[in-house]
Amino acid sequence: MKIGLTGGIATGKSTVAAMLVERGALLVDADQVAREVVMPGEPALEAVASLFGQAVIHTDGTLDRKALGGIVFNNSELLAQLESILHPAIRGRMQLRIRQYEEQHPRQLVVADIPLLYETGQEGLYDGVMVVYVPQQLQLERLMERNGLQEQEAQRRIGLQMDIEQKRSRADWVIDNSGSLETTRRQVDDFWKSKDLP
Ligand SMILES: CC(C)(COP(=O)(O)OP(=O)(O)OC[C@H]1O[C@@H](n2cnc3c(N)ncnc32)[C@H](O)[C@@H]1O)[C@@H](O)C(=O)NCCC(=O)NCCS
Ligand SMILES: Nc1ncnc2c1ncn2[C@@H]1O[C@H](COP(=O)(O)OP(=O)(O)OP(=O)(O)O)[C@@H](O)[C@H]1O
Repeated sequence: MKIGLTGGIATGKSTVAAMLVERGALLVDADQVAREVVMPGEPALEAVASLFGQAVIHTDGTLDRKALGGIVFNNSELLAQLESILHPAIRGRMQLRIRQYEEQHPRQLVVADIPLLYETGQEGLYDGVMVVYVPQQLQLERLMERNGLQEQEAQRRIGLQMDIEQKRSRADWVIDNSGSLETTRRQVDDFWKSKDLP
């Protein structure tokens, strides 16, 4: 069985993914794969450098993610161009890894953590989708705190994604992460038992 795991920026996807992994799930993480496809030597990094110039490349040849984020999160047209370079590469690599996990470990749960799962229309690829939900005000507070962002900047990043209420209403399973980590863990445990997972 393979499920998609999504939510909004800073709603707690990584937190819930780690809990699922503790229980025995195999994780494929889109943010991590997004980092792999821009390692030095990868064609996607060449394409990013041609489009954005050397200002987004560190002197050691690695991608300056902060600089690139500062550009694209403030310019939706450039963000769309970056996505058109990265998304096919991310998607291909994720599908490959998911297939390998399914073949090698057919009885284990495979979890694909994809922030933009609904935005990119990938829900049909999975047996179901789990949404990690917090109300938008709490999402804003956690994002500001974790990334050290001013409110306006944090709002802008939230606004680049589909509304969290809309994601919640589409979900097959909702994990409400607005309480304590223990409360969240209990919901993850309930999901695990309901699926009769080992
Ligand atoms: C712009 C980049 C370099 C900034 O890197 P940085 O290390 O600062 O952030 P990181 O990658 O950890 O992303 C943090 C969060 O930002 C949000 N985010 C990332 N990309 C996007 C996007 N294209 N649209 C909306 N939100 C996004 C996600 O919620 C993600 O979890 C990076 O986010 C990137 O390469 N984005 C484009 C690829 C992409 O769409 N990734 C999303 C997973 S498919
Ligand atoms: N139940 C909780 N109570 C308090 N803080 C939490 C809780 N869950 C997560 N956090 C904190 O909220 C922030 C966001 O969580 P996390 O990094 O798991 O979100 P994410 O959805 O994976 O984010 P991104 O979309 O940016 O990858 C982190 O700083 C995390 O420590």
